[in-house]
Amino acid sequence: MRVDFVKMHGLGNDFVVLDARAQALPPLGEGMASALADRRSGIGCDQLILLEPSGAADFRMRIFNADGSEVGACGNASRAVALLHGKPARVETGGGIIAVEPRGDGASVDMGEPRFDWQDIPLAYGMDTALMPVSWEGLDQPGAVNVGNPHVVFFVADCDAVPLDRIGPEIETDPLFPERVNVNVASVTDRGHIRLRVWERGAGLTRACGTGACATAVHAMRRGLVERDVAVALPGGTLTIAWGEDNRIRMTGPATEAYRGSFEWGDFA
Ligand SMILES: N[C@@H](CCC[C@H](N)C(=O)O)C(=O)O
Repeated sequence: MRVDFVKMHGLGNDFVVLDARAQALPPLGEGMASALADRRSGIGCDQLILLEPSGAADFRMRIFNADGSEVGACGNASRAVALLHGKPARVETGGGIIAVEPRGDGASVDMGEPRFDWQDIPLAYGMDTALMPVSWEGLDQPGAVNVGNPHVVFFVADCDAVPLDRIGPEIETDPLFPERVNVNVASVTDRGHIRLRVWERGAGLTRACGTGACATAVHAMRRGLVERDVAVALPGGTLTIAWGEDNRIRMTGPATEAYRGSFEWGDFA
């Protein structure tokens, strides 16, 4: 059976998007997401995105990391899906309902409210998530926040100098994070600008992480380091993140449709 897909990316964080509303798809088999994500497959991606009908919103977006794990949120894919949908929509995700709005060559997304309670991150035991009394090889006193998925955020003098490929997987799988965690290292340039690199749970180093940008911006705002509206520069480009008086996070930035294709379902199932 041949299946159509759209290859999209948000600032270089790339996705295979399957639309189960437009075509009948068999249930996603164990290992299918990681087989499609594998760069040697001829397709490859950081996340597989599955669009389905929803009883609670305009449609449902399911998100699978390259390692096959299903997760609650993906900021860059939210903008990509907004572009694909072509008009404002409410989207059901594992992390809650978000609101997307295509805008120029990208989209603006209401990502919802951040959660800071240690049980909501989740952490293995209680502590202050604004200034956590923990460290890994010189990276210390991070903050943690859940923006539909779990993030830990470290502020450092120069985020480019952190060996994130080595220390990222160590922190991601630390028992402190029972559901693992996305690892953000950030440098505040001034009150309106942050530089950020992300080791993504289940995907590794990516060119950009939308939820990482939201988590980092909100955490920097919580610590009083930046204004409530900031530009977050990632290796793949820049996102604007605002944390409103209504406690909701709004992310704005580009998204790109790379190409359309099809594959034989049985080759990956
Ligand atoms: N690339 C995404 C985040 C994807 C999910 C994340 N790796 C997780 O496991 O929570 C983004 O742009 O937010």
